[in-house]
Amino acid sequence: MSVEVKHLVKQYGQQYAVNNISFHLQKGQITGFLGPNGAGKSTTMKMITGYLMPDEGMVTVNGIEVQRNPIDAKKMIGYLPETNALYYDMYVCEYLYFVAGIKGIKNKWQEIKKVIELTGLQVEKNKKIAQLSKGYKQRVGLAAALINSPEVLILDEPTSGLDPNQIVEIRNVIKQQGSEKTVLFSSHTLQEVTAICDRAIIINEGKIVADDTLQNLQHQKNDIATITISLREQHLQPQALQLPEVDRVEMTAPGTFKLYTRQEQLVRKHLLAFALQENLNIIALQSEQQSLEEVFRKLTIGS
Ligand SMILES: Nc1ncnc2c1ncn2[C@@H]1O[C@H](COP(=O)(O)OP(=O)(O)OP(=O)(O)O)[C@@H](O)[C@H]1O
Repeated sequence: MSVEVKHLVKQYGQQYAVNNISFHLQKGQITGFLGPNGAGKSTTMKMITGYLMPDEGMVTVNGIEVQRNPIDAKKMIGYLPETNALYYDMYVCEYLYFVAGIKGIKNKWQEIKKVIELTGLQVEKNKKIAQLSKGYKQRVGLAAALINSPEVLILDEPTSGLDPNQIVEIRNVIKQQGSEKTVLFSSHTLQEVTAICDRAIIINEGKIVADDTLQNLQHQKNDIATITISLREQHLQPQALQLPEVDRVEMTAPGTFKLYTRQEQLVRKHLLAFALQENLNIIALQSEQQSLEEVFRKLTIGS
């Protein structure tokens, strides 16, 4: 089951909440949808699920155009909105029964039993939704999204506000679902995306700034390293360390330099040879890779 997002645009007044974005989601892949606050994640998800009409562009789910045929498309989608709207006065089972009814399920109790097990709601299933903790309310939302085994899951910040144990459990449910479904889930944190995704789409100010497998993003991460070298000799100028394969040199203190390079190993060798040749005394030599967070920051705030 594939999801095709083509040239989606949503504008509020002068502001583009989503500005001409396109991507393709495929079965068996969990895609993380990442971006800072206000980047356009929820707006995109609302358009994918047919809850918001785009100004331009279209979404198809397994060839069915969501905007033209929302009812057929919605049958294939399980959606957990960011504001997980539940009826607090209902009991958990009562609410799930209600959702199963809306979805036109025949064997309602059989389906409810299945989603309760999947989301670990057994212990709380007889309570009123208002009595549940935030994590369990989130599970009810997820259970509702899973009713009728939709092939596509669109989950808007499913772990937001949960404690670390609950986060791990919800992530496990998503992981398990991801092996046989098409899953898009949004998050602010790279750590989360790294934990369960195969691929990440990074959005900023309504535009996609990266769409790649985590493996490739890791390579991008490894692209630039910094090497900090401290020498006993304090008279050296930065130009002296502008060795081959060094992109840039900064002097951070007398005798201490920060070198930016894409060939960290080679530059370390050059540095040692240079120090030997010039009879310099190295006090410290330290390399640092860019973290994925830095890649994310670079892509979303350009620093
Ligand atoms: N109904 C609306 N009217 C006006 N502006 C809106 C509306 N809905 C969203 N926006 C704006 O569109 C931009 C994108 O919002 P959206 O909720 O999609 O971001 P997000 O990436 O989901 O953010 P967050 O991570 O904070 O939930 C924001 O600047 C938001 O203020």
